[in-house]
Amino acid sequence: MSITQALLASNNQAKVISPYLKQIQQNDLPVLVVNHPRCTAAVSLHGGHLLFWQPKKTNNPVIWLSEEAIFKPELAIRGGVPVCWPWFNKLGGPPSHGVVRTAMWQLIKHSEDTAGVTLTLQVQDNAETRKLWNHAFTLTIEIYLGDTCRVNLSSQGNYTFTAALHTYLNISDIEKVKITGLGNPYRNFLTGKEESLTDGSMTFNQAIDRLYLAPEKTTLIHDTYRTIAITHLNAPNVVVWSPWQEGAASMQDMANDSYKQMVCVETGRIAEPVQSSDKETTTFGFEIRLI
Ligand SMILES: O=P(O)(O)OC[C@H]1O[C@H](O)[C@H](O)[C@@H](O)[C@@H]1O
Repeated sequence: MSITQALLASNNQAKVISPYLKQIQQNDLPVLVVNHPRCTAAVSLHGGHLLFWQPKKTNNPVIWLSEEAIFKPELAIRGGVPVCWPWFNKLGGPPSHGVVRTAMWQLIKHSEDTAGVTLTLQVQDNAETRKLWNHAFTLTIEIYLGDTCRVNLSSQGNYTFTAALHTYLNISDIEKVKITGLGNPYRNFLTGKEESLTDGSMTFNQAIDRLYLAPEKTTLIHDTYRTIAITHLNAPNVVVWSPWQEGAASMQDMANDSYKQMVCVETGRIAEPVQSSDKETTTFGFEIRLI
């Protein structure tokens, strides 16, 4: 049984919240599990982290979760849509991708109808986040799960930040997919150089870690049997990451050959730090659909 099937089937300390929603315990962490006529999905309260999403009209999850993912309070979960905030990668120092991937979020709102389920989770600064980043903040994520998947992250507070919704996509084979809509130019994180593509598309035969500086609004991931479209909202950057074999082998929470079945297409506000204020809310996000 795959990890996504195990989450769906789990009744470990299960609490039924509504016809389509229950909360279970996965090792040390509480997880919300959605089983709706239009899709299945799971969201971890640890990290405010969408773990996977699978519309019922397709046979495989669209958002990928590592079979080796570790569910422990001190670690970020490998796969899904990690929330990178208030900094991307090491831009604000350790920990990688900021302070909320390992924070406990609260479910503050939930609604559902025949089309899908909407979950709203929130986290605020606390003693742990203050130790790493000494700012007051309220961060809210709204996750809609139906035939499409929409995620929006909203923040308030006086500070500057960089951020990404670090989406891991499930693909048949990294060497057979093509991504289009990436624009020009990109910063190559592996060489530190700014480079260009002729037509904003790419295929894979090695590790990739790139920040696209002027992508189109929609990124298309052309797989052998389906195309995944991600439309970025209020987000000027896209990161594409494939750890390849050597990267996967260096991570304890990824099987060595699992790099073949995933690629990250991350919706970001990275190149230009965002000035936030406590008077208005800053929101960015994405919508994923199959075409
Ligand atoms: O291992 P993590 O902290 O989750 O980061 C995983 C990856 O995230 C992004 O894609 C960055 O561009 C990569 O440089 C980084 O390796």
